[in-house]
Amino acid sequence: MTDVLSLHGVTKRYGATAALADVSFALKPGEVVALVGPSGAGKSTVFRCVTRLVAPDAGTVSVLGQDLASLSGGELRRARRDVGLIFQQFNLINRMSALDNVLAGRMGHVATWRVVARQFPRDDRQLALACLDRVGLLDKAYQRSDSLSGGQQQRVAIARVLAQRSRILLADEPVSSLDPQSADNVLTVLRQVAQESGIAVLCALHQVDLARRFADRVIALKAGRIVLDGPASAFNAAAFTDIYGTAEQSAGPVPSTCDAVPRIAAA
Ligand SMILES: Nc1ncnc2c1ncn2[C@@H]1O[C@H](COP(=O)(O)OP(=O)(O)OP(=O)(O)O)[C@@H](O)[C@H]1O
Repeated sequence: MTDVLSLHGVTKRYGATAALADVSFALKPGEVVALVGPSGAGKSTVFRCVTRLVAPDAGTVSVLGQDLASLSGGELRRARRDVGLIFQQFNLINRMSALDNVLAGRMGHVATWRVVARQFPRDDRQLALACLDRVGLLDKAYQRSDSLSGGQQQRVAIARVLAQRSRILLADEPVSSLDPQSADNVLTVLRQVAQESGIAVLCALHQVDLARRFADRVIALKAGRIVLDGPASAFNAAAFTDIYGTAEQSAGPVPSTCDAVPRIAAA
């Protein structure tokens, strides 16, 4: 199977800090990969390189086989359209309905005036409704997004990526602000859409137990280097100690501050 996303020897420095050092990995269609590691390990920098918010100092990032550094203008916009994003804080437009938020995912596909005037073609509206249906929210289509629960808002954000027809989904701490049940629901939906649509998911997670339960594969970064890249089963207690520098303890998310001691659920 062809790789949809690949990084080869990616290095990024901020002054004296090596945020990423010789990072290489590739994602296949439909794969769900958890990106883990302590705060400051480089997870966000991976995302910034893939979205081309920053350019690596060395190495290449390829989306659907195209080196991002070789693209500009319309080609770069198209490559960015292939990469959908969801965030910890959902990033929906609160006063708009769930449907209008999903239609925003069509921005890269329709004329700008249609987006501004919210005059989307009938096919796009049908597609957006179908995407809401796939995340189990068809009945909320006309509800204001800020009246939805956090888990529902995150599912709207996933539907928006589906409407965008992205081939890669980058999820930056997508369930950190959700209760455990909602977090499970969101990650279950994420897995389903990956399997059904062949979207490759790269998901930064602080909750180690969730990484183990929902990811096919775990990539761990430590001080900008990959220290583990393997099936979720390889992310065991010994690997945890190596990555976080402390033994596994009890249930709870890995804290987001550098100095705190990670607390996680037992496998
Ligand atoms: N704009 C910047 N200027 C200087 N240093 C930066 C900048 N962005 C990131 N860094 C440094 O690069 C390293 C990697 O940061 P990054 O944000 O990628 O880590 P992270 O794994 O996403 O952390 P967290 O889990 O806390 O979000 C850190 O040492 C950070 O301080």
